Amino acid sequence: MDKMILVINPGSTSTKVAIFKGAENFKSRVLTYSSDDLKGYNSVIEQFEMRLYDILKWLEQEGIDIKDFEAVVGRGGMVRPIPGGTYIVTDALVEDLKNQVGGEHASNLGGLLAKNIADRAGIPAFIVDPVAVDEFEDIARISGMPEISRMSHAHALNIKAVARKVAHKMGKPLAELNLIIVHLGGGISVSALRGGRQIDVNDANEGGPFSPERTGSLAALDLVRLCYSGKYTYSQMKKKIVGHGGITAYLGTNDIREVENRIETGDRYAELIFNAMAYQVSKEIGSMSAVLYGKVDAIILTGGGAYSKRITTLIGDRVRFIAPVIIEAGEDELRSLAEGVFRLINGEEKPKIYEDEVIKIEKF
Ligand SMILES: Nc1ncnc2c1ncn2[C@@H]1O[C@H](COP(=O)(O)OP(=O)(O)OP(=O)(O)O)[C@@H](O)[C@H]1O
Ligand SMILES: CCCC(=O)O
Repeated sequence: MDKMILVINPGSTSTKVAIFKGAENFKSRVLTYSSDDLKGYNSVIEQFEMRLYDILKWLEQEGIDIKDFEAVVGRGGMVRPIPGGTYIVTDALVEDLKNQVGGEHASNLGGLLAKNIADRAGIPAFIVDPVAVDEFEDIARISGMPEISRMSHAHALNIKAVARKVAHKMGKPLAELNLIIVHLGGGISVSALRGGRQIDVNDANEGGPFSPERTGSLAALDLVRLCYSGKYTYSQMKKKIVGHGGITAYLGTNDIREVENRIETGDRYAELIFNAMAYQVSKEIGSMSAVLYGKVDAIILTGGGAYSKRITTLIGDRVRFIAPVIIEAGEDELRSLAEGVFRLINGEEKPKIYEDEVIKIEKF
């Protein structure tokens, strides 16, 4: 039997799993979790055993023996800042994923689940282009407050995969392209790529444009006032910023399709909020074009939100003067993870060791 790769992508309410046989997504499944399923857990890391059990049960139901896998790959993680690439899940990486050193994120479970299953089969575990990919130049790290560095937290996995795909379609080496890639998901990343390296990006958790679930950047003093108002705990404030912010806070839904339906039935408030999100994304694209000295080969809109003609038109109309706008709607993170391992198997890349790559961020 052909060797296979097991791919694991944990999100906040599901674990997407797939088995790749070569380039073929041979079997896949979304293991979903309701709010009720998750209500007893204080953090995503506590969900490890439950999610592991469900993956192993799925494999058993499918009659798959883990010994038939060549490798297991998981999405990672808010670890320490590291350059893009495919990383072996080492003990040091496991420790940092467990301790959520860069913050809480469902993808922290990806490397841990991959490692556990891989160890049972005596095969390697990997993560690919995690959320913490950091290819910033020093100038991009300065925030304006020495105690706080600007951080690179973004949808790096899809952004890097889309960059490769678009370069291929353009018939140009990625190394020669300047791209602005916008991932329109529950959070929004607006990324400046020079030669495939993400040299700047808004922190998609807590900065840049607001998004379906997150506030993006806020006026700092207003935020401080709210934190000290006595009305909210730390954890409530965190939820207001990541999870219940942005479109969700204004309109009570994180679903762009639902907002579009409301606009079509004449809801002017929904239209204002929707347009404001597109406006903020466009401004961030303008900002990233300055990072690239205005030399931009293409602006690419990707992620689930890029299926919305309304949003891609609103953004396109404001930024087309910078560079051609290309739509690559959706994401295929499972395939992008598998491809990270194929690049090792094909000898196109070498596996990276986390502890050797961690970037020591100077305090300026
Ligand atoms: N066909 C569609 N038309 C319009 N919007 C869509 C469509 N499909 C998905 N979306 C919107 O895309 C957003 C989710 O995008 P995506 O699935 O890429 O993100 P996610 O995986 O949930 O979150 P993240 O990418 O931040 O981890 C939601 O706001 C959803 O309403
Ligand atoms: C940090 C942003 C990445 C994501 O939302 O998944």
